[in-house]
Amino acid sequence: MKGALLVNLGSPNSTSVKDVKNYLDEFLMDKRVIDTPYLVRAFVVKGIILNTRPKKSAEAYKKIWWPEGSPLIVLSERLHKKVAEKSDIPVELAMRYGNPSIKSGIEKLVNQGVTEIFLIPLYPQFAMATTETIEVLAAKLVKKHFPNVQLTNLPAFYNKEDYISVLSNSIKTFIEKEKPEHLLFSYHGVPERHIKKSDVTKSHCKIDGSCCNTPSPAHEFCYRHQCYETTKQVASFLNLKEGTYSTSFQSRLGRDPWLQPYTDKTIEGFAKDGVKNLAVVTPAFVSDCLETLEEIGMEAKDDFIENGGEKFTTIPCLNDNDDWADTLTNWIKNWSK
Ligand SMILES: C=CC1=C(C)c2cc3[nH]c(cc4nc(cc5[nH]c(cc1n2)c(C)c5CCC(=O)O)C(CCC(=O)O)=C4C)c(C)c3C=C
Ligand SMILES: [Fe+2]
Ligand SMILES: [Fe+2]
Repeated sequence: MKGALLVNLGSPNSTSVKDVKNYLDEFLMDKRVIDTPYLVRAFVVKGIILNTRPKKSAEAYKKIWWPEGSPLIVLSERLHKKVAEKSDIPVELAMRYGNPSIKSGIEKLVNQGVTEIFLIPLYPQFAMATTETIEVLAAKLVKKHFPNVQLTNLPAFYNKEDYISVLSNSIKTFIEKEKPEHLLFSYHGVPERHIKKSDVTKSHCKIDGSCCNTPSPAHEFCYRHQCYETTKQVASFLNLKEGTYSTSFQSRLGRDPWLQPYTDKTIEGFAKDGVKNLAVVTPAFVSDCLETLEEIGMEAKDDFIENGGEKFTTIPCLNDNDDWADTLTNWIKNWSK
């Protein structure tokens, strides 16, 4: 029997400093997130980051937490409910970090008689820290605990026609209403090093102005290319004029270079250059979360206004949008028939 597993990033169990610390420990000790040798990672994460960051992060989580729990989890659950109701096969939900775990998701499917699982990482663009870490952990868990289960992975869907159409239509509603002068596509950043590590050709990704526009087999696993491609396809779908939209990367951690341009500097620059009405969309996330609700919806908005901007619209993620739930359901149906 076939089944599907939707997997998102995850959140702390609560906004307590202890729960945030446990969550960050699991997240940042993942070698596909902080990709240094184990001892260096343990020193940096357990010796430095976990001593200071959990308190600050817990405060940030408190600002966006809902009575029902973490927005990312609640929104993922709402999406899961819709997809499960529309699908002909069992569909479960799991998180890469925290709860519900991937192991518990597979277990729920196996207990319903499932032996073939369609693994759906809820990330449009491939990165070591997104799609790959989910695929690797799921494969490891299956090998160890569920040897009779077969896994099929849904690849990154950054350029799939139906996804682009759903994303574009959801953006359209907001730009028609708010009429921004500029639409910024802000993606979660990754260290530049990650892009080079994922380059299967070992020589294509130079992270210069042109590599991501030059066709290459490297692009199947190039997060930067895939982000720019999502922007390009949405812009084309919506007929956006050159110069009225751009791409940037948010949420960096540490001192190494991350993908640029940085969102915070870009937004401040727009305000200083006289842009009064800005909209920001965050297509690396399918569910609103700390990075969209707090970093963009609060911090970036405040920065924009303080520097002379007047109107700032944070366009919501797809969340439990009906067309998005239908799209996921179709992917599951096509795989299982
Ligand atoms: C596209 C998705 C994501 C990528 C790529 C990614 C990479 C990445 N993230 C960190 C460090 C942190 N990220 C944090 C929160 C967070 N990250 C993502 C998604 C991606 N991260 C989401 C959806 C969230 C929000 C989770 C939520 O509960 O709402 C945090 C925790 C918050 C904080 O302290 O600021 C950290 C830390 C690294 C190092 C990294 C490297 C590739
Ligand atoms: Fe992150
Ligand atoms: Fe590239």
